[in-house]
Amino acid sequence: TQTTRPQRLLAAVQKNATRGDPRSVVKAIDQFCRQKEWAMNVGDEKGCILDSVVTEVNPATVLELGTYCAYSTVRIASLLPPHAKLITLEFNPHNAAIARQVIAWAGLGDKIQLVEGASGDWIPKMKEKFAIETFDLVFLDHWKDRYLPDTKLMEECGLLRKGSILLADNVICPGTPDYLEYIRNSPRYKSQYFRSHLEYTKVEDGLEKSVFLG
Ligand SMILES: Cc1ccc(Cc2cc(O)c(O)c(C(=O)NC/C=C/[C@H]3O[C@@H](n4cnc5c(N)ncnc54)[C@H](O)[C@@H]3O)c2)cc1
Ligand SMILES: [Mg+2]
Repeated sequence: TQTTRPQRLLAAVQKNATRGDPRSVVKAIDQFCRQKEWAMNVGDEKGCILDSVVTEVNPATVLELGTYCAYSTVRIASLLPPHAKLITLEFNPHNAAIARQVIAWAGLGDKIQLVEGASGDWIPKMKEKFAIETFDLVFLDHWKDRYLPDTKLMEECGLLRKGSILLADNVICPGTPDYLEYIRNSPRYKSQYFRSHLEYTKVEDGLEKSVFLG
């Protein structure tokens, strides 16, 4: 029977990456996407910008919206200090199953908690279910029309503190116009655009980094 793209991506990780070596998992996925099949991972070019933001923030608590195959999950977690926690939300059971295996191969199971469910349902439960006060860093990479409602939801649920960083993928392609409009005009955020390219292509895309001012 036909395999799915996430299954073929996982097979490439298990074939080409070293168990317990997160950066080799990242490299194997990028190689698969460049040489075999494009997939919607943040990728190596935008990934370097992601790395620099993670290193600068040095977060103790991270929330990722949209795990997909856990490429950015592993990339972020590989840079976290000991005892830091990353919670990632994924509502597609098939993608979640693949992501769990990619995370396991990278050996990052103790830093990453993958929650299978929709961001809109789980953001309001974060504090009680995961003993989270606020998130130091949020990486938005799920359906693009959810960036704005979920950001407002995180504000309402008190999950952001003065200095929390939101980093949003794809603000140009596919694009998140309502989110950009809100975040760039709100007095509660200070935003910065990092110009780059859509993963594995020459098409323009970029990341928007926003600091919550409280
Ligand atoms: C026109 C066009 C099309 C596609 C592209 C290329 C392109 C490039 C990119 O970097 C992209 O991130 C995307 C993109 O669409 N990403 C959406 C990613 C979803 C994953 O997250 C999951 N999910 C979606 N909403 C939720 C939610 N509420 N709660 C929990 N999980 C959610 C899904 O289950 C998927 O696992 C597309 C460029 C241009
Ligand atoms: Mg993306």
